[in-house]
Amino acid sequence: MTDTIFALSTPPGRSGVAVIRLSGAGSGAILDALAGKPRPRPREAALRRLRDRQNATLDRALVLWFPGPASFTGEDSAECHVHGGEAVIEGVFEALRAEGARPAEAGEFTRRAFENGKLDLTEAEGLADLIEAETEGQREQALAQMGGALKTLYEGWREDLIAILSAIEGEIDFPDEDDVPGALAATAGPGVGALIAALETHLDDDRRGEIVRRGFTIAIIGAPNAGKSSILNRLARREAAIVTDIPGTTRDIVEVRLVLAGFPVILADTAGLREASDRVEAEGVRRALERARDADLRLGVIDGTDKGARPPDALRDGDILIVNKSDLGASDSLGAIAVSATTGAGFDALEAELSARVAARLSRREAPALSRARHREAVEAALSALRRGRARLIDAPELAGEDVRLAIRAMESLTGRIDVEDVLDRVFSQFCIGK
Ligand SMILES: Nc1nc2c(c(=O)[nH]1)N(C=O)[C@@H](CNc1ccc(C(=O)N[C@@H](CCC(=O)O)C(=O)O)cc1)CN2
Ligand SMILES: Nc1nc2c(ncn2[C@@H]2O[C@H](COP(=O)(O)OP(=O)(O)OP(=O)(O)O)[C@@H](O)[C@H]2O)c(=O)[nH]1
Ligand SMILES: [Mg+2]
Repeated sequence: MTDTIFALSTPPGRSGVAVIRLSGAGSGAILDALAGKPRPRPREAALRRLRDRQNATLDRALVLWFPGPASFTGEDSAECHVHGGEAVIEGVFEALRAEGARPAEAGEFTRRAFENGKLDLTEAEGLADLIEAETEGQREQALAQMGGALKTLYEGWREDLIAILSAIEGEIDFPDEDDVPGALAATAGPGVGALIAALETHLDDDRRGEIVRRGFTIAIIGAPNAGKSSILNRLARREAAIVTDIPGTTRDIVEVRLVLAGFPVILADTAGLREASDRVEAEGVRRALERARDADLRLGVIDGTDKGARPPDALRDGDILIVNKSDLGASDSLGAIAVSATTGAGFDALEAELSARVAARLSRREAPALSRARHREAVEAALSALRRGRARLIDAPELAGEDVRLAIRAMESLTGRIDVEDVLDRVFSQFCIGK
């Protein structure tokens, strides 16, 4: 029999109402012990006095009873919605302990839901992402994943692979005398080819789902004194970075988080690019170039009053060029956005352009996006096994069968069908206590 676990599912500390959750076979009896009989009707709130074993009143609370298997965890579970005072919560915890329940570990409720088949691993990850979601775009992606978008895809591929495997095995076990060499390539080949194409399309996503989760990164780069830090501050609407008229002011990377088009964006200010003799500044320049290389988008800034100014070399096709200091009558330059970090002129256009870029890159497509490196690695493993398998269909059907089996296993590790204990530990430990 599993332990009965409990946890505070609302944030720790004082609150108007705090939700304490309970799950496991002992939940019903423990609820009876604290709240008295009769037990509330399933999934309906009832107002009850909670008492400890000494009959001291702990609170007047709303309690709920969720008999398994039709519960979130699939087990018998219960909730006490108590007043969110420390002594109330501590008192209820103590009473729960006295009745034999133990505190839950991070993610343990969801892990039980997973183990009882209420959700697969990708849906559990979607739930974790939903709790972390800070923007609309993140919420949308998390809800889709929690609703089974990736599960449906991966389970579907798994079934296709099983059908292919049985065709291969049938050919190995009952070879047909009339078969011409390469018969298997003709029967199983198209299915393998279609799967390879589907996996390739899934992977060829510009890392959209992963970027929605972690944030779209933008690096501001350019010569010293061009006004990079001033631009960052204006976009952030606060004085995040130091601004002076001394060239070489910024050395460390200064990051601010923004929301553009409903997506999280990490905007980074960097050291002005030049041949620096100062060792500290030189390290700043090295970091600036590194960040420019790794960013999803670069904003090159040039000082419009500097006649010899050129776009930074680190700028790539599709990046954005900004000519700053338009208040000083900067010269117009083709294809660049003219702004003044001092007056704010041009910033509406700049923000609109940035939002459009982020939306174009991250907006939801028809197909569900993989959202974690874990997904990418498993799909890549399946893909390379299938490519190898396809090449072996003619000469080595046994080996081709092994490759298809590997691809099946990759799908099963994605959905958590096969126990990969370290993967489970990693996924569920990311949850907060009480989820
Ligand atoms: N108070 C409270 N609010 C909450 C939750 C909770 O556990 N408690 N949730 C926790 O995540 C979310 C709601 N999600 C839930 C998902 C499934 C079930 C559940 O009992 N499912 C049963 C079917 C119940 C029915 O049909 O009425 C099942 O899947 O068998 C409950 C909550 C968000 N809000
Ligand atoms: N007139 C005017 N001055 C500006 C504008 N933007 C920045 N400045 C000034 O230009 C100087 C340099 O600005 P910063 O924002 O520190 O420039 P930076 O590119 O971050 O410089 P480094 O950190 O040294 O690379 C400061 O004196 C700013 O006040 C602008 O749009 N108009
Ligand atoms: Mg600066």
